[in-house]
Amino acid sequence: MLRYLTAGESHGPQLTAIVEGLPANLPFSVEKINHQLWRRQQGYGRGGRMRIETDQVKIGSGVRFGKTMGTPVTLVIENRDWKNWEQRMSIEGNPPADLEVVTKPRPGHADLAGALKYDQEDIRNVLERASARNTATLVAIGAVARQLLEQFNIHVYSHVVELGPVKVGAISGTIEDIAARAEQSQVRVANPEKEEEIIELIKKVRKEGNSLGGIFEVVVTGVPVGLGSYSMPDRKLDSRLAGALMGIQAIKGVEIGLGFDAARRLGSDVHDEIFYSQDRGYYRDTNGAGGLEGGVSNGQPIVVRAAMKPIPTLYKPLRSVDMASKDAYEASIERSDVCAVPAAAVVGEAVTAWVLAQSFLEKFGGDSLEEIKNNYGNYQAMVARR
Ligand SMILES: Cc1cc2nc3c(=O)[nH]c(=O)nc-3n(C[C@H](O)[C@H](O)[C@H](O)COP(=O)(O)O)c2cc1C
Ligand SMILES: C=C(O[C@@H]1CC(C(=O)O)=C[C@@H](OP(=O)(O)O)[C@H]1O)C(=O)O
Repeated sequence: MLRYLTAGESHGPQLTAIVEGLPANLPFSVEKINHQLWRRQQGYGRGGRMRIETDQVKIGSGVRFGKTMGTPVTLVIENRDWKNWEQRMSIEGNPPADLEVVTKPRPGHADLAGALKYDQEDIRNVLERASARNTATLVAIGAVARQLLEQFNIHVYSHVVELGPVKVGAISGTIEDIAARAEQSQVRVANPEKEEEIIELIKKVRKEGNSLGGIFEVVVTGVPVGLGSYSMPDRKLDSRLAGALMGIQAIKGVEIGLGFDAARRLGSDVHDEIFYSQDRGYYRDTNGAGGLEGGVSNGQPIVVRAAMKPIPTLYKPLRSVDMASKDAYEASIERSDVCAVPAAAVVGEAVTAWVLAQSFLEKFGGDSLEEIKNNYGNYQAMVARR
């Protein structure tokens, strides 16, 4: 079983992930992980923290001469901001006399529910781990998963389809073209005409002390038929993908294929008819199902969309109550992102890659890459005979 654990506070010394269950002999590139970490840090609308951090991974175990050994892989990302927080986030000793205790919970963040649940007087003990800083480790483990998927020609892409009230609209081209255009965009949109409008909107919203959310789409190509299973709800690939995407901070909705729009259409306008030809085998002309039927991949590209709510920390804060005095509190300004939808899209790709790698190994798993390739080849031959 492929699994991971992450640890680390936003302003602590480092973030750590341990990945266990990778096969041996998988070519492993640190540079590819760093590239994904870099992608997550891009995107117009982020706050001052992204100018401090330059995320780079250090591998602590499990890899030798550029290949996995089938043992746990440790990934560490240093928090450069730590040096500004060493006193306030000290692991030992007593709190400094001038420590600023956080007592003002922000609506929309984990602050209030977390402080009550964990019986904390200093909300910092909640927000440090609730923070989306942890998404750097998700991108790192996703980058490892991608290296396994790549071996089987499975690729994961994303682009932003809505940002606040702006809809990017219909975009023509293959998913590879669309993703390549999004890669060039400061807000990960594939329609250059919308880029400026979105950037102007983010500027305006920032000036007003407000924040924005949006919707991104993740597409996976090269997925074989048969990942996931209809046999139990927790084995359905769609349920696992939805769970993984909802696990990202600020994601409030997930759609697969036509998603919510399917509910508004007639059946004949939703379901993908089945055809067969000698060269192509079974095929479809449409992909309303987003590559998943019965929780099983059907060989079409997987298409998932996730909705991100606007960032909760506002420069013009919403009404709330100081937990120490119980008084309504006055505005206090904190460093924050105004919009992080482009970054969330990269995190969405990463968790999608992770779930696919996990399902892939469940079906074709072996202790070495060669064993998995054999299993995969045998299965493909069986499918071709049907
Ligand atoms: C990439 C990314 C960056 C984020 N940046 C911020 C931020 O700067 N300030 C903030 O208040 N929330 C930010 N968030 C959202 C909060 O982390 C999130 O809303 C909070 O943890 C509460 O969790 P929930 O929204 O899932 O309920 C960000 C989320 C993501 C995915
Ligand atoms: C650090 C990251 O995102 C952070 C997510 C975040 C939050 O509350 O979720 C709050 C901000 O942190 P800070 O308070 O240090 O400015 C973001 O910068 C990151 O993406 O690497």
